[in-house]
Amino acid sequence: MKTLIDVLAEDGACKALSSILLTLTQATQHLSARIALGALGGILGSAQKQNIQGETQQTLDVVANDLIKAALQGLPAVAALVSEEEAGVVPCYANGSYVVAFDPLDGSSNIDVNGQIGTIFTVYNRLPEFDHHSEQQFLRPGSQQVCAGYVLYGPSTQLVLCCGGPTRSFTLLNKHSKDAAKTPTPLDAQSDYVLVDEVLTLPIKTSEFAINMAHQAGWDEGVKRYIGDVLRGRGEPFNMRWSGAMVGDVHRILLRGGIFLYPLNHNSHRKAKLRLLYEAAPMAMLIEGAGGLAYSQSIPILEIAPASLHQRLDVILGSISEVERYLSYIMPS
Ligand SMILES: O=P(O)(O)OC[C@H]1O[C@](O)(COP(=O)(O)O)[C@@H](O)[C@@H]1O
Ligand SMILES: [Mg+2]
Ligand SMILES: [Mg+2]
Repeated sequence: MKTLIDVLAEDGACKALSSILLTLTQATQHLSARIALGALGGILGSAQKQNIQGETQQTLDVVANDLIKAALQGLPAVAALVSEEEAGVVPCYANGSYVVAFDPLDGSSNIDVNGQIGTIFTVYNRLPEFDHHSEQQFLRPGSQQVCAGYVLYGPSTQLVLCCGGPTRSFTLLNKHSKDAAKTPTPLDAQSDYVLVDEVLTLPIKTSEFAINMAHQAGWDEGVKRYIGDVLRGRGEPFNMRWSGAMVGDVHRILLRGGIFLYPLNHNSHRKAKLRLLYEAAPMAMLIEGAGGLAYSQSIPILEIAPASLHQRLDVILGSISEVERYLSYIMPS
């Protein structure tokens, strides 16, 4: 049985990067224990305040952000961090060699209904030519990510990670699950992420698509034509799946193949929903590490540098053949 620490040692990950990944994932172990308690863990309901993006924060958005932020702020390896729930860059250690961005709690609308939720993160080398807490540390294309990952808090808690090689998956083994439920407050040193898939490979055959159909009136014509053809069957049965959490939908696509779409919605004031820095770019690295493709319009997501920390964009990701087919519908001929 190989744990995350063994895998990082085998990879030859440096001490600084290992300290970040182990600390971050330990924070998610703590969160997992707390989430498992549901209403008994004091994590449900609204926090009665808004984040910088004008979204009402759930209690768990705030709890998860505070926990991960405090864990990373204590690490000399971290120069600065950015979170969905923070307005700007949070400065950490001036000599830190990495910067970290994260979505502490993805799928906020699923929290109170016991649905799929997760944490998404990405790590970049700190750029020596800028201040350690400069926005420039984060306004870089996803191709420069050192590693990216997510934790999915489902019936089991899973970590999916790519450090430049293949995308790998781990399952959380809680050696004291009963005790953790009773005393979830201290970080549980007895839990470990255990390697399950050494190399995750996206299945080529596709029979599922994920999209929020409620927005179709606001889609571009190409998107409407593509979905129309899928719904008519194309000679093979398709299933639609939408969990309301990007982690859940991307996880399913990594395991079963298919296509995930969050197109522009011209009827919405913000047009795009997903954020480039801490949602789309890490997911693109994981999908491409598993042999898939990730685009926004006709541009590979990993080539796009955000213009601002919380920039949103449309997202297309999944099995190569289906992403290419979709692109042929939306590209001007
Ligand atoms: O409300 P919709 O259209 O179902 O949007 C769901 C999308 O919004 C998100 O929940 C946004 O993430 P947050 O919960 O971190 O804000 C994605 O995870 C998901 O893909
Ligand atoms: Mg999110
Ligand atoms: Mg979030």
